[in-house]
Amino acid sequence: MGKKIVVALGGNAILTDDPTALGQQKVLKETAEKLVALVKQGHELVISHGNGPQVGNLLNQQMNADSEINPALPLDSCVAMTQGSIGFWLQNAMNEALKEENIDKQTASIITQCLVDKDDPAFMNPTKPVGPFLTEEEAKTVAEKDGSVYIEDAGRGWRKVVASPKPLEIIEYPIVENLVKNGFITISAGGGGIPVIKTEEGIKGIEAVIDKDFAAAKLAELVKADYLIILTGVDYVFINYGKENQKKLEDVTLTELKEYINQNQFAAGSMLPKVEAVVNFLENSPNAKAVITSLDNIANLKDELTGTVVKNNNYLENAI
Ligand SMILES: Nc1ncnc2c1ncn2[C@@H]1O[C@H](COP(=O)(O)OP(=O)(O)O)[C@@H](O)[C@H]1O
Ligand SMILES: NC(=O)OP(=O)(O)O
Repeated sequence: MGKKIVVALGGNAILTDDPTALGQQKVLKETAEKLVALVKQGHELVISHGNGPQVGNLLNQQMNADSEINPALPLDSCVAMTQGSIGFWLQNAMNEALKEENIDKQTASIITQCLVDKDDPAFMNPTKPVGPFLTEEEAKTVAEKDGSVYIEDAGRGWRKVVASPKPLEIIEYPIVENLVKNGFITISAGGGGIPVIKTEEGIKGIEAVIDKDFAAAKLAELVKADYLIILTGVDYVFINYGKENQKKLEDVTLTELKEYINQNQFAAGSMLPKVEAVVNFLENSPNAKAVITSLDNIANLKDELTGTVVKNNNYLENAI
């Protein structure tokens, strides 16, 4: 039976080794073909995606935009720009792949804003890695020059970090809901959604990058998804990751996952937000499942869910 699936696309599904516009469109073409295979199997897709590498690159480009005729744009505008460019590439790639499979459906990307709390403590403590990976030496040189903050990112190199408040509301959700109900494939809350706050003058952007895994979890809760699938660079989540005794997690309950979080098993800025997003979703969606896996692994969805599959302790196997 077809399922309603919220897919959160991670960096690898958009950008691999070639960060040019053409390079990213090539990767997205392959991603779209894999996603359309799910539509062909009768599943309903609600798509969201990250923007960490892209928004970091754009932010770095703003450092050179220092004149009145070429002003630097704030981070919330950079999020909007990357949401627009990735949405543009992905929407076209999806529609092309649907056409190739003779599926009479269309994909629409929606510029989506997420409400955040201006007093979210995340504004005082930047944790979200964006942009390229640098060596420690390169990172320290840049940080000294422009005052930005860099951290070591899960053994993969040094990356710039920015504030990452939690999404409280998806402002355009009623539009997304309407499109989903009418059979459209949607791309929304891209890059975690454009962070905004409510002011007396109305909605206003605020400089931050929301974690797309939290925004996708909120979206999955709102659309009442059967599955939240977070696609990333690994087939499974591991405990003792990177150590000799690392162990992959296949089927885990929500309680077990929370226990691993309490043991500090997951790295902040990479795997921690994904597992926390899974917890948020499942706590509000008792009879749904969440999966963290790679894009290649979703082809197996036809037979069974593979990857790290998480469900509530009292999940009813045949309820949906
Ligand atoms: N405990 C863990 N289990 C598996 N992978 C981990 C773990 N901790 C960190 N990682 C690394 O984090 C990556 C996922 O984070 P990231 O690349 O930031 O996500 P995204 O795919 O959304 O861009 C994985 O591909 C892996 O390299
Ligand atoms: N906004 C966001 O979380 O993007 P990534 O998943 O690409 O880091």
